[in-house]
Amino acid sequence: MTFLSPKTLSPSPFPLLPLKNPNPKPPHFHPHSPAPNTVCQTEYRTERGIEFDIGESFFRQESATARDLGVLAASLHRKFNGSLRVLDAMCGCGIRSLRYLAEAEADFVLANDANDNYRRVILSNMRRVPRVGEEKRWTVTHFDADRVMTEYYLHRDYFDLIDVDSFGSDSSYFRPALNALKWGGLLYVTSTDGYTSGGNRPYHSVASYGAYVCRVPYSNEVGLRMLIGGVVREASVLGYHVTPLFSYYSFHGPVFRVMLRLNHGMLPEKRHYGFIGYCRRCGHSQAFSWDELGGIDCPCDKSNVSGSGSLVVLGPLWTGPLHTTTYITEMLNLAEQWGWISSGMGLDLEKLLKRMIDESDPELPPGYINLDEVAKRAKVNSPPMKTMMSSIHEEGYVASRSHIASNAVKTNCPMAECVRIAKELNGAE
Ligand SMILES: C[S@@+](CC[C@H](N)C(=O)[O-])C[C@H]1O[C@@H](n2cnc3c(N)ncnc32)[C@H](O)[C@@H]1O
Repeated sequence: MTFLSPKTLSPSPFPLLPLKNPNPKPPHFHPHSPAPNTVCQTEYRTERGIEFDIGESFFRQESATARDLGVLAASLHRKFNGSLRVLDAMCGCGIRSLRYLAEAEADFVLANDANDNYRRVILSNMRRVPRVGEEKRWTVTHFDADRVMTEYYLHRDYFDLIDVDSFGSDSSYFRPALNALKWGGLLYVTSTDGYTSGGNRPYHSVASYGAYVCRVPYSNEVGLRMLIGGVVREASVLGYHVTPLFSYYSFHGPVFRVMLRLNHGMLPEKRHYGFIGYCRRCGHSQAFSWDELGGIDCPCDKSNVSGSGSLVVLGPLWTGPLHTTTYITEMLNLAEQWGWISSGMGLDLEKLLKRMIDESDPELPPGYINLDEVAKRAKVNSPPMKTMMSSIHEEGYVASRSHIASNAVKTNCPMAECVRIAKELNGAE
């Protein structure tokens, strides 16, 4: 018997029953959200030349780069797939919805925020989008995101892009979002729970993402890998897999964001969902597959007199490339075409995308090596980034900068070799 996925069936002809209680679970509002029935103020902002009102909604100027990345990816999706139906599941003032319509030329955007105090401000922003013909290209709703995604899924009415920009962890929305997405569609998810993603609360990371993570020198990259891994796990439950198009860590917050493409069928590269080991004693770091899990040793264990192992194992999480090189390259081309390069928050958009392209080299293992850690282990001054990178290249290894940590190198050169190189460079000075 052939299994028919709901995604292969045409939209359901049966209307769903209206729910008596629109928000059975209280949504997670920010503590600074306006109290019910508050008269909201008007406060105008401009992003990429688009004026909008934030009223008293939750709005972070620092997320502008994340919105730029989302719009670029969305616009490419429309170009390659011919359609762009977007669910902005937690839209705040609606700036993303507005930008998906105005810049990515979405065919349709559903702007949803559970807080109906934001209605005036969202509507006033959405009305700025010029109408194309008679068709209305957007709708504003105020339901729990979970309910919106579930209802569309039950109607077999799917989105090309679902943007879930929640507070804390998004993990409870992964399943309904994957259900409501077309095959080939994009899922943009966020974690602002830097404390857990940074490895400070292993019990929380297990609860949210099914992964054990603790603090390691490259914890912020681990946070991104755990977020991807969480979606990989949920997708595999449904018989799907996801591919990261880009992964973005922003120290403002901090915020972890990944854009993933949903594909039909199980993960083709099983080795990309596994474990990372880090040795606190020698700084060695390595990815491990499930088959190796039973007998993981650090190379330094062999020379360790006390015999006490110091390798910590994190996972399961995503150990494959953080970005899809071709997609990021197209995003960079589009950003150049739109004149968007060289004006973002923090790292400018051009630098950021170029760094992402460099760090998407499939030969690069997970993690990065911080030059201060190298210096500490070598007992020398921190080597200059440029010199260290060219020495690593000269030794035949791959190396790139990391978009996450300014003083770190992503490389397949082991820590012991980096320490040797740093000592030699120090002697040569
Ligand atoms: C981080 S803000 C969104 C910011 C917005 N995406 C932007 O770029 O400016 C999160 C929003 O989610 C809304 N929210 C919280 N829980 C929700 C839920 N369960 N369903 C829908 N919206 C929710 C909040 O009211 C808040 O506006």
